[in-house]
Amino acid sequence: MDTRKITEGTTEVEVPSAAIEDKLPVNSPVFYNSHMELNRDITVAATSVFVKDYFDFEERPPSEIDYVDAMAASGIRGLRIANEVGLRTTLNDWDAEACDFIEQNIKLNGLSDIAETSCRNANTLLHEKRFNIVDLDPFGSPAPYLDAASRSAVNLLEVTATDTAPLCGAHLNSGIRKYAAVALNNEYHSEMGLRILLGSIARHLARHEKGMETLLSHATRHYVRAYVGIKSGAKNADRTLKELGYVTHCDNCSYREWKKGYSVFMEKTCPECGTEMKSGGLLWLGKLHDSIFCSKVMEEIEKRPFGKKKKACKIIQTCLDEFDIPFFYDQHRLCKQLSVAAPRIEKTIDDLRDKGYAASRTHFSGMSFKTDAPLSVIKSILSNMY
Ligand SMILES: C[S@@+](CC[C@H](N)C(=O)[O-])C[C@H]1O[C@@H](n2cnc3c(N)ncnc32)[C@H](O)[C@@H]1O
Ligand SMILES: [Zn+2]
Repeated sequence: MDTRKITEGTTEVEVPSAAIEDKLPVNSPVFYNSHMELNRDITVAATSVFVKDYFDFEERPPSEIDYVDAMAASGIRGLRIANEVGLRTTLNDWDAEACDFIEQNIKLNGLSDIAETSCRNANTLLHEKRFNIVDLDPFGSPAPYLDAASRSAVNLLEVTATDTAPLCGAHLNSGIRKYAAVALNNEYHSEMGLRILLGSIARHLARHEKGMETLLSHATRHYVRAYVGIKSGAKNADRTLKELGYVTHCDNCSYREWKKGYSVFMEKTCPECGTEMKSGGLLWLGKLHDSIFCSKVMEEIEKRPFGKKKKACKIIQTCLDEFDIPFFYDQHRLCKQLSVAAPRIEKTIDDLRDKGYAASRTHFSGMSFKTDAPLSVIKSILSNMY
């Protein structure tokens, strides 16, 4: 097989040339997706910050902290964690050909003392063994692996989902089957997807009497990614579940209401325009980011030789600046409803702040903003009628 070496961060891996040239089928086992380098750069920085914060390296050096890349393909993600963060890493893939590449790539980086190959079904491995950090990076949905990953992960769970259609409401029934949640396919569907995934992670962890703290989560391109710190114990699980709830949304005027809780009564008729509203959930209504964690991730990215440093910094900085409440407003949509020209997004944010409301850009979309102002205030500002 024709192979080629590629470097990400300070780690080199050998992959089939066809994988780099996008000639392999997307679900080919020895898959290498160069578009996910950004995701891996952020993973290296976030994992490094987490272990520095959480562990005392004098008592427990990085080489005694376990990380599992449960779906490793070429091994690039887990190898970067072993090489660039120094953690003891298990690189698992159920495909024998992928495992041959992983073996070679461990040797190529001289990491045989801290990295090992495992050729098993991720679910079997994760149900059998505990790891301090579990990373799930499947093709499509992580749903089939969330239970095993929640059982296995002791301190940190990192999850990618590329099945945006079920998460964002484009495939409603698939979302209900996979995530036991109704996703609304409206203008903030990317945030909906991230919150449905986080809600599902929270419920899976709760079964194992674990709570979670969202350290960082983002929706980028065609995927969503979550980094959740784990707090063990039934009380933490109960506290986490209190952050879940429902949203009702009016497709006609963009009015929305969200409420935390499992049995909540929500208005069915839009108080702004009288249209019947749609309900979505159960989903995560808590924080998407921890600002101290994100600032440290930012510093970490800045000092590392990452290929996607600029883009990574941009995502983390926008997450840091984001006013962290559900759900963002799409300025284009609001302006269309009002038949007015869209102002610069900064102007809208400044105007909202001038009136005493919190407001910010959002990492979900460049033409959107978050605010705690009522819809009536937002609309009067956009129509210059405030
Ligand atoms: C999206 S790729 C992983 C990409 C890799 N993490 C990276 O960053 O380049 C998904 C991998 O999961 C493997 N896989 C799929 N289902 C699996 C399962 N149930 N157990 C173990 N590996 C599995 C596939 O063979 C494939 O190599
Ligand atoms: Zn309405």
